[in-house]
Amino acid sequence: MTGKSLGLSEPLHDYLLSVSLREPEVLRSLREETSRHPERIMQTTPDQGQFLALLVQLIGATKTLEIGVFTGYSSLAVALALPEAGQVIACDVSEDYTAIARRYWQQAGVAHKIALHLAPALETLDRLLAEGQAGTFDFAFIDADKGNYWNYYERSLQLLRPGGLIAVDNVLWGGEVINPDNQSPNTLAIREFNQKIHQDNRVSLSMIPVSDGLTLAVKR
Ligand SMILES: C[S@@+](CC[C@H](N)C(=O)[O-])C[C@H]1O[C@@H](n2cnc3c(N)ncnc32)[C@H](O)[C@@H]1O
Ligand SMILES: O=c1cc(-c2ccc(O)cc2)oc2c(O)c(O)ccc12
Repeated sequence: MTGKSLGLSEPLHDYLLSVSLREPEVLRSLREETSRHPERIMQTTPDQGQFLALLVQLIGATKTLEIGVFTGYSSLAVALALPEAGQVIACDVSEDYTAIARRYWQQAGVAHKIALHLAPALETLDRLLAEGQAGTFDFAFIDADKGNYWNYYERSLQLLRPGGLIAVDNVLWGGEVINPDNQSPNTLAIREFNQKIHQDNRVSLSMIPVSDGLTLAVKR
């Protein structure tokens, strides 16, 4: 078993992985190291990592944004899918988590594609906007603190070109979005995010049950 499988039985999810997952050795090795990390629950799952890589390839992305790096699984999956001149602007606040990420980016030979910004992501995104980078990104992946999802989404939307794609993780939050007894701040934030994006006519939208739920929004 390699992670979350919303709605699928464990044997069926294992089957899905056995006939579809093509995980490069360096990603497998990062996942193995992260499986011993106390915060391992936060890691992007391999099927989702592969799906993000496919999306990046599909839209021909070169300039991408990642909000929430942790030990680097999704940023590495995306960087491996980018062309040689591709870029990942990666945002996180943790020196400790991202030290692991940096080791694997080096090992995979893609460190030159990834610029890590160690600061609250809102500061980084506001700086990119102040520098005049609005409309220049092809792809953004939102996977950091849930209470800021709407703020990250608003800024990512400004940074994206028309036709650019935003992917938002954890939108089903382990099923807790439909548990009325769960009024935790993270659950409330995700519920509110889902309601607001549903009404947002600036994007075309799809929510898919990959991993912990992934919303895809294409800027119109
Ligand atoms: C769920 S993890 C990201 C998982 C990652 N995408 C992966 O592939 O494994 C969330 C990350 O968001 C970071 N984070 C939390 N608050 C943040 C903030 N205000 N700005 C930037 N990063 C933040 C955490 O340090 C953590 O590494
Ligand atoms: O259990 C979690 C927690 C987070 C999380 C909490 C607080 C932050 O500031 C950032 C992230 O994120 C998770 C996540 O992205 C995931 O896929 C599974 C579990 C969790």
